[in-house]
Amino acid sequence: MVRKSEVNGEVKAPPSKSYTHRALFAGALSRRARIYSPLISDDTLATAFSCKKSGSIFLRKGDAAIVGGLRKFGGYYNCMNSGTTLRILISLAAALGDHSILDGDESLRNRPNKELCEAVKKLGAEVIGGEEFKAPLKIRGRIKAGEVEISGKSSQFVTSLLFALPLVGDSVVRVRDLKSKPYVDVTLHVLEESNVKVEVEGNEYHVYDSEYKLREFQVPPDFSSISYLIAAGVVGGKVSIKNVVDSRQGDKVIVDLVREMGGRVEWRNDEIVAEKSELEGIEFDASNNPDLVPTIAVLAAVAKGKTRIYNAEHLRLKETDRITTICENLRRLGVDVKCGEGEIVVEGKGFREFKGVVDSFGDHRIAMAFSVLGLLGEVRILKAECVSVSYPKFFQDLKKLGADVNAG
Ligand SMILES: O=C(O)C1=C[C@@H](OP(=O)(O)O)[C@@H](O)[C@H](O)C1
Ligand SMILES: C=C(OP(=O)(O)O)C(=O)O
Repeated sequence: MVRKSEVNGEVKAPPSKSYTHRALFAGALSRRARIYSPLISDDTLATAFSCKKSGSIFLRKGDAAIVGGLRKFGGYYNCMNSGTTLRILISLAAALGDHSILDGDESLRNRPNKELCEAVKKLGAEVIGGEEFKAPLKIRGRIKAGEVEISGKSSQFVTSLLFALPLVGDSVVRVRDLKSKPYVDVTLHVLEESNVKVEVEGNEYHVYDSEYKLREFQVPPDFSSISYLIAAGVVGGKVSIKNVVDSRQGDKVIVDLVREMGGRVEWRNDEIVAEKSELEGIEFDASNNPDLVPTIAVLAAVAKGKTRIYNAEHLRLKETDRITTICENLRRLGVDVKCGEGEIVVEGKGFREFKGVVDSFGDHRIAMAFSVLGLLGEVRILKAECVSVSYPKFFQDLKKLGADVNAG
């Protein structure tokens, strides 16, 4: 439960989930790598345990994780709630594997992997799964180098192939309609650091036979997580986020988006400061930044006027169908909202009290985004513990800033 309160103070930016997954996989595929400031959360532990199960070491040394020496995939993998872990494993298990079963929790078992599994089959492995290749998936045999075309309805399909193909030989991946493109840029960044050669020509990715040689990697902060802290600042007082280093994450655009809404946000050197401001509605194209949608949707409820979030079809394929869960929860708090297939339109009425019970449906981003509205009234969040998926210290940090946060 988050109750009416003012936030004021500073917190350290939490580490990036997307970079941590990639650095752990790339490090595990290398001889021995030291990953500095990895995010330790449910999702990234799913990746770490998958690597460990496949023969990689996984040691903690101070603020670093040491990984390396992964030999071969095989047996049962529980990817828990993590789409990134499952998707990257699909191609890796088919490149270095022998009879793997990839599974996850109820939410992950509901997320389709069709286009990726079909590409992996085309490259020579056998994949058996549920309708639309939902988990559990059985993977047998191995992929060979080759050329494939794939839909980019999830960028994780592309990331998966880019991670695995260098292990089997020179290949080409042709991508149609790529959504969430900045996440592929994050993948390319980590592959670059790992001595893996990929050349990009338009929508074609030329992958070269390479050996993973990651030695060290400093995980940068997570701009999707930072978005909730910025939102708390503009809604509830003044928040300073420390240790903000730049990286290739698309979600850093949150600073510009909140400014466009009229929010006072400054990013100077390694600090972002967000201060309470009157907000107004905007038009937001969600193609590249799906994970910012819950944040923008709750800010839209506090803003004056209409906010239209569009090109958001891919939000239906996340931990929950986020178009539905965002709309349902905004309505529970009395917000005027309309939802289309890939669109959310919010009619904001400016600062007011938001009171009610919100169901996160176990989706971390829904829990974190809606907590922010509690600062203006009283919002009880069901299954709020799911924040452990990407930002385990979220409620601790909110409390540290002065928010009235209680269990229950
Ligand atoms: O590769 C990644 O780290 C991610 C890619 C995005 O998913 P899609 O590419 O499926 O949109 C994003 O929503 C997810 O939180 C993390
Ligand atoms: C969709 C997300 O992650 P994943 O796909 O890894 O489950 C997310 O963190 O919002």
